[in-house]
Amino acid sequence: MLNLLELLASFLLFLLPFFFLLFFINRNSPSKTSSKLPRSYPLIGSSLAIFANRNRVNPWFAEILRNTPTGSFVLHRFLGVRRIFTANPTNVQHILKNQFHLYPKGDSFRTTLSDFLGAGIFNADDNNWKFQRQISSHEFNTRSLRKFVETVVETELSNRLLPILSTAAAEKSVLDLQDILQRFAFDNICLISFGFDPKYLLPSLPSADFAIAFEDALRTSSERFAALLPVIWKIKRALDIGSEKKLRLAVSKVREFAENIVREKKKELKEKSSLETVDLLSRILNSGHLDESFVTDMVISFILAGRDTTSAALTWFFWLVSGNPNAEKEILKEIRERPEAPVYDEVKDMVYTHAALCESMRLYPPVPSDGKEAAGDDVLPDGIVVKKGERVVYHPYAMGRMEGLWGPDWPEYRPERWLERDLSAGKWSFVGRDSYTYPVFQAGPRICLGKEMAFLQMKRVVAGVLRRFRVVPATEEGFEPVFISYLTSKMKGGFPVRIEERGDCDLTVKA
Ligand code: HEM
Repeated sequence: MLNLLELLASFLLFLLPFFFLLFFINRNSPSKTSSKLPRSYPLIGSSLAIFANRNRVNPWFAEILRNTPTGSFVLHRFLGVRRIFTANPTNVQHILKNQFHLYPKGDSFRTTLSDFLGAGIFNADDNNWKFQRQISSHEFNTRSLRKFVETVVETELSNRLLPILSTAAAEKSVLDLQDILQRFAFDNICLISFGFDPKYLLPSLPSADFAIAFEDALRTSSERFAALLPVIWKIKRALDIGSEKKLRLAVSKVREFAENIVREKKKELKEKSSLETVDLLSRILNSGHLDESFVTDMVISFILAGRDTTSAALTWFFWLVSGNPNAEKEILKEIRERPEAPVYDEVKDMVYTHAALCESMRLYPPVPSDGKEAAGDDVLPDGIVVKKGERVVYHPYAMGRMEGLWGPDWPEYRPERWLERDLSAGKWSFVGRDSYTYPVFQAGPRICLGKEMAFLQMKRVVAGVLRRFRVVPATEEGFEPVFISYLTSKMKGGFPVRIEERGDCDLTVKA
């Protein structure tokens, strides 16, 4: 092992003079103002630019993609590795639908995430993926969705979320709304998918060991993608040092939690008839011939799908709405036209709120970028050549910021861009965009299975919260939150807010 370390150290020392040389060349040469493409050098490619922009990866890619003629570019990484980035809807349709079989997740993606996600749906291709997609899809039929919004979400909202907000309003305390929404979404996804209540959203805000471990596992796993060379994290893993040791410990906590859910469910199934158990986990276990480790992988992927996505979307939604009084007024009008506990159809039909959520996810998508690995040589519709084994990354964050797709007012938060006013009925109607221009939920055969469930949950939460409360950021004047992402996105440092109770007939919003 020591030999291996010495070898790595000598290799890095050998490269050091090149770095210095190229750093000075880079600083002293005139910048290429005509193009924002990162400079690329032999051997190290654009590693200097990648390093310089490591804390603002998404805005950086968005700037580059906005300035390319076709909305795509090739990023040259260390030792000649090419990665293709695209914000071009025709390319997105090509990789996600037309050439679906040529663009799987791929071996290197699966290896990178396998310690954390195992063979769960987010890390699966081919028959393994098909099986999981098919068995999971029952969870999203109308009957399950109705039950989800009218019982699971309703109960968590009325019994947990609203009382916590009410106490914060009475005590004038500051809450981290991002943390609260993550707890809410976590309880929700466990209840609907596994019939298990982890009780994370309690007034005491119990210390969430599992959530911390999940967060660590997610961050360290996704940081593997940023390694100069995969061999670096593989060596650290073999030596069980640094971030890899942290990952191993976090993953073992996450797995222990997920395994407990599976064992409890198995016990429950032995005691009850299968008719009484309708959640996803029961269905998987009842399908037989599945080993515990694989079921645990599925549980972890579902927690990832359900916990971090809707909570991220709602965090940015409440931030944007708090600064857009007109949007808030329209949402309130829509809420007040419905009963206090709206049923499935009434939630589904909240058109303006739906548009307001789409608009916030355009600017702050919960999954800001996603990639596929070419299984063979190909040429993208815009002419970029792709070699077998190269990754093609489509970038919803950048796509939401392309003038060519959304017009010159793309920086503005404007739900109306998703709506048409039906003048005769005096109502809004929703005008969607195709899923290749707006691949926030991905598109094609692997489009998000939980899209409708997510909208129902988010709209019901918005209705419940904004009907009674104003959400006021507890931040300094001029504060701009920072968008960060580890596979899924977050507001850096959380979202501190004060909660203010509205009067019964109070439709006013803070300018
Ligand atoms: C705002 C909320 C959500 C967004 C933006 C979102 C987005 C996405 C995206 C981008 C993918 C593709 C990921 C990939 O393959 O790399 C995906 C897949 C998936 N999502 Fe969602 N998601 C959301 C909520 C949910 C919820 C609440 C569930 C419920 C469990 C869910 C279940 C799934 C599943 C099972 C897949 C895998 C589909 C497949 O690979 O065939 N999602 N989602």
